[in-house]
Amino acid sequence: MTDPLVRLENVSVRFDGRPAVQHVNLSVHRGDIFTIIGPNGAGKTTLIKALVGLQAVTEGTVERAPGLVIGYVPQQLQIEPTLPLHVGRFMALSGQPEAECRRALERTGIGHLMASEIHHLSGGERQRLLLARALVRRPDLLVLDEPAQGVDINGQAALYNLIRELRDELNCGVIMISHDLHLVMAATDKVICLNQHVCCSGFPADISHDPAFIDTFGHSVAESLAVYHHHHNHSHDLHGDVVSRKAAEPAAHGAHCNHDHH
Ligand SMILES: Nc1ncnc2c1ncn2[C@@H]1O[C@H](COP(=O)(O)OP(=O)(O)OP(=O)(O)O)[C@@H](O)[C@H]1O
Repeated sequence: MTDPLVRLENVSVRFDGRPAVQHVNLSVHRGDIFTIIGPNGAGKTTLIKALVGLQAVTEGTVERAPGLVIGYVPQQLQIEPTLPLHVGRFMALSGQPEAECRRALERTGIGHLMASEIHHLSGGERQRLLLARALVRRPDLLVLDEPAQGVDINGQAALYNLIRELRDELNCGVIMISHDLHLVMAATDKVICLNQHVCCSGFPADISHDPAFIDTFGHSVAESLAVYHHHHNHSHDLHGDVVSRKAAEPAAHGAHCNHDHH
């Protein structure tokens, strides 16, 4: 296997002595799509900030491939509400040529909004704008913190499909956080269940049966996901229409920790 784009070894982050992330080992390679799930406050954002270098680690190491270009989509677009800013100008702040900016906007389905005021965009359009900004530098690694928040359910499925297509086009790695377990189970390659430490990780079809997963999310969630996963064999396009999905059902490949979970 080729060298990872990023490798975390025994990474822990503490705030004022309080652990947010504990002893995480993780490698992301080109072509991977990992989704981190876990309850509120589980350390998901802290972990991906450590991965991209925005958060210092208290313990362990984070190794990034030399010259690695990361496209980071933060949880929210932070823009001063009184500052007028249109989409084209926002993209130009990336320092990339206008043609590249336009192409990235078109690729995320909002090319027609080039002249729109950012404050007037819908939740879904904002998420696509953030994705376009992350794409414009043609990243080796896309890191997305809840990319589908504020997006309706059909839009979420379309966004996940788009992320998968971008992975193929750019041959990049993808690591993201999601709270929508149904969508994660239907559309992700590999899931990492985090509750400070990695409780369990593996392919969606397997992870919902993992005792560590059931410990974290409860039986009813696990059962509903198992059923959902069984029946959901399609995806939706940008308009919400059903499209076929590659029926690649990964082979069993789960890994989980062997200690009690609180
Ligand atoms: N800069 C910081 N200073 C102090 N505590 C912090 C800081 N950033 C995060 N924390 C704490 O670390 C813990 C993990 O936070 P984090 O945002 O990583 O969780 P999360 O899993 O992304 O949560 P959510 O699902 O609610 O977004 C929380 O208890 C949070 O209060």
